[in-house]
Amino acid sequence: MSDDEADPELLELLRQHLQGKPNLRNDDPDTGVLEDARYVYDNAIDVAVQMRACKDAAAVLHAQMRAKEYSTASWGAHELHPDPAAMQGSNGFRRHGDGGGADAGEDEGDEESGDAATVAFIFTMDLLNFSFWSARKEPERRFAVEYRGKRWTGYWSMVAALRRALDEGIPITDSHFWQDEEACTLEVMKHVFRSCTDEEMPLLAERLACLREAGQVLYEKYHCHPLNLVLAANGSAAGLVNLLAEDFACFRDEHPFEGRKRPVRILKRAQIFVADLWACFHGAGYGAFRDIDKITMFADYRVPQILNSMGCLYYSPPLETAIRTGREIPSGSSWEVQLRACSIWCVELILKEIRQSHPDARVNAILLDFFLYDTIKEMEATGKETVPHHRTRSIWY
Ligand SMILES: Nc1nc2c(c(CN[C@H]3C=C[C@H](O)[C@@H]3O)cn2[C@@H]2O[C@H](COP(=O)(O)O)[C@@H](O)[C@H]2O)c(=O)[nH]1
Repeated sequence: MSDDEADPELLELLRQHLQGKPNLRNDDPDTGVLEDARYVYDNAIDVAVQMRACKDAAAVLHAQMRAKEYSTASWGAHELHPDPAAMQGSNGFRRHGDGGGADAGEDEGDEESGDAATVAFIFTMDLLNFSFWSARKEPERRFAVEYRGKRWTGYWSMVAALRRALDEGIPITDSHFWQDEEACTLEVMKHVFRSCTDEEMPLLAERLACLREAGQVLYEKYHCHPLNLVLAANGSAAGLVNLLAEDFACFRDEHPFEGRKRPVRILKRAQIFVADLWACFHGAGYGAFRDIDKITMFADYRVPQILNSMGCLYYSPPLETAIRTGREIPSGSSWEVQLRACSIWCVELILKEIRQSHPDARVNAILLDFFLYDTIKEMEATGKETVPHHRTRSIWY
């Protein structure tokens, strides 16, 4: 079996799962994220959840999501997100170094190559899906990526830069490239993520370190392709999150909290990787996860912002002042862990409210989170933000 082929035994397991055969492993694990979020919520003194506001938010959000028919299809509706069908034979998805052939050991032209390329793209995207906020006051001076005639900022600047790199023939989603220290250098990263303003994307060296580490782990354990990592989870969302946290230090988003023995697990990028696969493949194929509802909200800096602006999340006066004055909050600090974990718990409470009043609602924490993120981004684009987001610089979100 060549270095990159998906493991046939795992493929068989996946096929059985997809044909609805009895699940071979019905004792799916938990990620521990929700339990830890509850623990922090019960012990937080600087962040609290306003139940009345959560009930009101549940009604409003449910109505808005229904009106927009918000679903996994909304994910693919974003111009820059990959569409598996469109990825077949896309340039830049050829294996690095041999100039030809699709990923994951698929034969050239194999219909899977589009899916394999999409999994590789999403994995790369969520390896690098962190810390895009700018300290610049003037929006036009924030770092931005020019692509397809538009200026992209924030998360979209990263996605645009990856697409641009592939268009330029740079195999930025290929783990062989990530490990090639001659080809994949900090200079190349600066080129790939170059900004059309005089501000560079933050943490480029850290982003390169994430790619290097992921390339090494994929080489050692997953035949150099994230497809095999997805297959190894055997259709369990929580299983895939746990594999990421176990095998990749750069996905192990967990932090000590107030002397608690075990660190608090947040696992934001591990969880959003599973969610992006699920949404992109509409819950089928490589996005088929029988326990997808175990995935929680993704504790970033945007969703806490909208929860705070809706009155669902509120802060102690010193924390409120720190956020309003743009003071950086250290990664792993008690304030930051309270902010992130209470946001997870807050979204769960809103979700519970929606399900209680609308038992037939087809919503989970992923769709609610995606909708909240898209909503705060629309508010930002139309100058309707009422409170700032908190500022923490880290590789976790
Ligand atoms: N909780 C949550 N956090 C999300 C996303 C996304 C993008 N997801 C796409 C997929 C489906 C959705 O419809 C989106 O189109 C990025 N982020 C985080 O936000 C920050 C970037 O913010 P800004 O600098 O303003 O772009 C950064 O921490 C990034 O990791 C999300 O969905 N949920």
